Amino acid sequence: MRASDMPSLSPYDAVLLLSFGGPEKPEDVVPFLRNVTAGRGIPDERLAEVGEHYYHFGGRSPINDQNKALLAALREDLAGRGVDTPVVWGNRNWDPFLTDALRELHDSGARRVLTLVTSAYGSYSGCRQYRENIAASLAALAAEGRELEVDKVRAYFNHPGFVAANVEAVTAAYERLDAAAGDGDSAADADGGRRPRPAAPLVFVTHSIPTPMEVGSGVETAASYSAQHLDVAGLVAQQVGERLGRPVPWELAYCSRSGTPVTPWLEPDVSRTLTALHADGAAAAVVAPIGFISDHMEVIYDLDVEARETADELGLRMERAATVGTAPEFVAGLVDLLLERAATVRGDVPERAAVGALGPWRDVCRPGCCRLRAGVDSGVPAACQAPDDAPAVTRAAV
Ligand SMILES: CC1=C(CCC(=O)O)c2cc3nc(cc4[nH]c(cc5[nH]c(cc1n2)c(C)c5CCC(=O)O)c(CCC(=O)O)c4C)C(CCC(=O)O)=C3C
Ligand SMILES: [Fe+2]
Repeated sequence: MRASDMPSLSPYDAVLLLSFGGPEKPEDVVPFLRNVTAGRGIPDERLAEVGEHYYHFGGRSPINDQNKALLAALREDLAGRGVDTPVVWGNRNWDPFLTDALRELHDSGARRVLTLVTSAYGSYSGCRQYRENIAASLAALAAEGRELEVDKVRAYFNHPGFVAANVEAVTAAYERLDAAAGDGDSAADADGGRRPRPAAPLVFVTHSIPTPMEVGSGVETAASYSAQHLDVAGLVAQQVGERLGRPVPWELAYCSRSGTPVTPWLEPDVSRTLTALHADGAAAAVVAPIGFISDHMEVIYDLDVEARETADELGLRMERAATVGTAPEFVAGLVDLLLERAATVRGDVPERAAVGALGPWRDVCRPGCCRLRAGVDSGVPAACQAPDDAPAVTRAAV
């Protein structure tokens, strides 16, 4: 390999895995929830209820261990490609905090950092809010005399690595469902042949968001949050159907609604979808949390406890597909994205892999994208976006 063909993250000095954070012990739960909801008017009753979800699991979220595992997997994949750029981890809402992670990077000599957020889709919660946090951290560090430049990797919901890992996970869930069904469900014909079993419906699930946030996610982007999910869902269902040799009927449902009842959020809730499918005659369903990259609280509580309870009450067999976690296709896809961005910044023109109908997401967000509500500038500065006065031609290119 020529030196110029060696994979490289230059000009970046470090990679930052940026995530949500979660409590480690019961005493962390309330302060963590205060950080999460600072200024956003989540009713106290909802906070107490969410606190209970954490106490149900000993006051500890699984998300930190999952991020540590992803961090290790990213380092290993990069090392396997001969890239020794450091990869560190920081969170929006809990220790290790973003500002501390960036300060440590600066103190170790890093000046240019490439960030990867643990949200695959674009919306205020998955994109701009992280970029606001980055802007606030950079301002705090600049006030300490520490100057850093941070870029963010494009949204990766339609990257082939993420989609392939979901296809694997959903196919495996169907295989478990089939194995559990045994011969009782696949009645043998008189001649010993098997009648094709109708495929159980596939319910894709993601985090619900308020309708104004959904509208804001579709401004200055190729598709809104829900449309991004519909694109991925259609691809995954089709590829799983090909793997199973029978078409898979699918729907998109939501979980984890919060906020006040007066604000509309994306619907239907997963439990309502399961109830409707059962009423339509389904005996089993596969639930696939494509909106999440690991089995954190929304998945282990809202799906594995709540939705399963609904399914059990209905007498509906439910098989929950794994999240992508540290699946090799997913991790390799993330590393491809890091290398792609570095190459672009160096002035190369790398392949920008994307599957589905929407095309690769912009590397640099447009100024108005992913607002809390469409058209309303909150005045909170966000990093990793084009300047307001960027000429139209530059905007189209980013
Ligand atoms: C789109 C989206 C993702 C993206 C998917 C992703 O990035 O993975 C996500 C991730 C997460 N959300 C998480 C936890 C919480 N989210 C909350 C609140 C909210 N989320 C929202 C949306 C999202 N959230 C919204 C519109 C709200 C209400 C307004 C607000 O407050 O912004 C609240 C407050 C109480 C409540 O209202 O439920 C909590 C505790 C955790 C940690 C889990 C753990 O600890 O294992 C993770 C990864
Ligand atoms: Fe955005």
